[in-house]
Amino acid sequence: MSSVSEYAVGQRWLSNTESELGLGAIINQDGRSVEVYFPATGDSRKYTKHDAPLTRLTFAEGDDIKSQDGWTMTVTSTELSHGAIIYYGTRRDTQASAKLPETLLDHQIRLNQPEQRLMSMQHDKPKWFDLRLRAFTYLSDYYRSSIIGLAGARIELIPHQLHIASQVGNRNAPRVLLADEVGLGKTIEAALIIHQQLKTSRAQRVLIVVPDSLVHQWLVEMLRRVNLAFSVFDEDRCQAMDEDGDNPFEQEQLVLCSLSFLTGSTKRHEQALAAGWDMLVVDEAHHLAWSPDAPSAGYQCIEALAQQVPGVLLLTATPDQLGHESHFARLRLLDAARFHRYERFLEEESHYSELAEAVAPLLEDGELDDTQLARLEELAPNSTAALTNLNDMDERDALLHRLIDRHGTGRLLFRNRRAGISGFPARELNTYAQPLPDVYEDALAVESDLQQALYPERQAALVDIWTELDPRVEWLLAFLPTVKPEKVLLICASAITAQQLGEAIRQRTGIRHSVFHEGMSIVERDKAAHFFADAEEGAQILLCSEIGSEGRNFQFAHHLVLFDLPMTPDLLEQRIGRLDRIGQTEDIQIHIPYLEDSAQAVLLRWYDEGLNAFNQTCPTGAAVYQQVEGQLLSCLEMPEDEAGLEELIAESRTLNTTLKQQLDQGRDRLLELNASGQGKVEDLLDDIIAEDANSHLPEFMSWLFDAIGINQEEKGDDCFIISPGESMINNLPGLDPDGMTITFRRRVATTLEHVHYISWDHPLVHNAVDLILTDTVGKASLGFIGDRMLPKGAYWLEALFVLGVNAPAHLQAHRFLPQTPIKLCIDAEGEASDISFDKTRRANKKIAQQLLQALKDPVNKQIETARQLAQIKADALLQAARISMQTSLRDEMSRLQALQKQNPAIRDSEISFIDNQLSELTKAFEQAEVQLDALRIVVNNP
Ligand SMILES: Nc1ncnc2c1ncn2[C@@H]1O[C@H](COP(=O)(O)OP(=O)(O)OP(=O)(O)O)[C@@H](O)[C@H]1O
Repeated sequence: MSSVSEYAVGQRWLSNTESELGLGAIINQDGRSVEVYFPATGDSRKYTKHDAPLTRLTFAEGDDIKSQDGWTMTVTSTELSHGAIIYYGTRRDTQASAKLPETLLDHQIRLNQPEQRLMSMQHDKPKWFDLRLRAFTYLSDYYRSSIIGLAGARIELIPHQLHIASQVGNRNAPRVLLADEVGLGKTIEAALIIHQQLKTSRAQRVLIVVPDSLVHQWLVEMLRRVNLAFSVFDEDRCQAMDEDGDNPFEQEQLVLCSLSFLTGSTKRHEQALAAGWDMLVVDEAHHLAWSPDAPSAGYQCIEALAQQVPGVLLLTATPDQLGHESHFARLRLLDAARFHRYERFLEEESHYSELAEAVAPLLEDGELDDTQLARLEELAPNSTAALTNLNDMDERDALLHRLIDRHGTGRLLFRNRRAGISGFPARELNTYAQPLPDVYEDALAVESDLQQALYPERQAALVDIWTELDPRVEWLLAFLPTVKPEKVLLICASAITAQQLGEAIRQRTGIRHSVFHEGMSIVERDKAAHFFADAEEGAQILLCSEIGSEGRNFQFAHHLVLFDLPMTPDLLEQRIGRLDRIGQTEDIQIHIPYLEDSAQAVLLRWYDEGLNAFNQTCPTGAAVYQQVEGQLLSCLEMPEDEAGLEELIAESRTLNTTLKQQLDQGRDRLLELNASGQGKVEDLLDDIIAEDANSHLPEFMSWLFDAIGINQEEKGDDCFIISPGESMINNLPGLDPDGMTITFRRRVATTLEHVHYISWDHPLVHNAVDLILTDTVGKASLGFIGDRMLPKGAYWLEALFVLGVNAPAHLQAHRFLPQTPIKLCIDAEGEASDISFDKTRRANKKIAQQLLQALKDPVNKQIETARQLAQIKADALLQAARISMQTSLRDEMSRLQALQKQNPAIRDSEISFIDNQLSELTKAFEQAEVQLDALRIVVNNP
């Protein structure tokens, strides 16, 4: 093998980081990049030349090589033709002279010549054999595990999130709406799902579309939580990439961009459509407004993508924010065939209430009467056993989940409410009545515009002077020093109000502040948020506009000032949700300075007394609003109508109580049961907790780092610093040349942001393992043990074989048959032995050579015996893997087929995907091969 670094079309190279791709061929190259096609899996990769993780594969005289047609020849000479090699030699089968251009080499070939290395004294330290064995063993366990993509995320283990992620992440091309209430972790759920889909090869290309203000937050969350480096696309970046003439979206696998970027340019939208994705993720999907005659531009843009992309995740905390029709339309994005008529959807929804009613008695622990049992029997035929045994809580639970699974939107809509999740802080309301300034009162008397009534400071005539006249401003300036140095988030309806308040603070106080609104560029907004987040030097107050603050994480602050109130309960909840989210450590103080006798005073009382929306989340707010909207508007127009307001409040309160009761018993309760994972997620949690406590990874990595030549230094607090050592065997992708701090502990990783959380999911682990496995290091070795209990001079041959199958990634062959090690130990008599050696010393080279000369013939026989035994074991493993694959896929397919009969949320494509996977994998398994990976001779020399 040589290390030629001149690339030429037709040459064969191996990937150092993705050994499973098999042998690749260069199909393109230019000044900067080189493109390699891997025929075994059908993948191609484009690398920049200067750091391509590739190793050139060439052969020399005497090597045996295999052609794509299956014949083997021994190389006698070579010739170079346009940079690629032509091999000449003698065919082993026909003994005829043959010529084999390297383009026609078998693409399954791997660097795998341990016998030649052993006999030609190319030995490594004996410990490398153990390292190879462990690496194969651990990786094969990893690929088969159920926690792949979940356990390695830098998150606290929150059951409902893990449940949703495991349910959705395990599907092929999932299409779901993640609709947990504000701040319960939808972004985290999406991150886990994406991560799991990528790690299990269910997806390779992902496009995330979010509002402008959230681009940076998503970028950071993906990197920080699950180590995924998304590329942010905007017009500038695309223009720079246009120079290559290719579609910019095709040049990256993981892309993040804003919705306005896609809707603002037909060209970019078309390019995004043409690029082909496995998964589309859209945050704050409630903005995708829809009506049959006037779908919004955003809706149409996402609709076009959703029609092409197999997997779709939509995220919104407030699915009904723009009305129930828009909610229906978003479900339509997920499954157009099923949600084709709104009226039909409404009718279907009414059946969920029937189902909820029938299921309600199951949720209580009591006995069911005959009518209730009969109703359940109708809904879940063939459940007689469960129905006669309802005292058994497991049976009861299983029946409940079967019912949820088979009916309704549960499979495509996940919604958790705070009511079902503990640990949230309390919210406390503080109100500060301020006199209504005369200028506002006069202006309102002339004009009866609702916007003006709610936001009187925005009147054109007052725009330059209102901050001088409005007592809320005085209140704010006086309030800030009373809570200093605590951080305060202020939200108001418009960008201009936020800016002008900022200006007033600047002119009249020395308080550090920053402004955040949709008129600022993304970079400016992120700077502002960063300045606010800085605990020591940063701003005390951040002044946000409504839209600017949506989805942002500001839970490090505990004081929220609502300078005005929004018109709808969902928007109010979005505002409070900036602080009231996972990670909030203290009770939240909501401060509202309001103008007496104004529309704002009316809104305040309605939210507080009618909906209790400040002290608690109000999931029914939107529904109450829809029903009392007319009454509310007239109260806002006539703040002096005290009797009208009392009536509105009383009516809203009653409505709210009734709707809440319905929610608790009804459809949302079912959705929630389904989404919370209660009774279903515990095993998964136990598996992750067990993995967290397992010491295999730290031990293995310490050994591996040592073997590669990486320095490791303990830093305390369960952290280590790793840095490249002087004798590193190769460059390790992902290792910071200046060193990096790592931890294997979740607790440390979730508190110390700058520390890398190393898990089996982490790319550094895979890169380090690949570095070893794609290299020849450890393929051959000879070592001594010193065991007085064993005969002096006894020797054994250890052989490591690997059983593997090459198949296109989307078939997920790894799940059933990852590269699986088979280790054999053959003693001097040629018998298989169970003995294993943990401390093997390297033999002196001269002695090793003498030993090898003496043992050459018996060792060759031992290798042959090992080969035969390995084939027998491989056949058994392969058979077991085939049965497991076929059983598991057939079970999955029949489960979906049975469900589909009752639950139209199962798409035909989900079933046909599995059908195809089953037949393709069955074919691929026929090509599975067992290959010799490493040999070690061990001699006892006490
Ligand atoms: N499992 C977790 N471990 C650690 N932090 C978490 C976890 N889940 C959520 N968080 C943090 O809680 C906050 C809220 O989570 P996230 O942004 O995912 O919620 P969301 O439901 O998307 O919110 P919104 O409805 O406002 O869009 C974020 O700061 C997030 O980093």
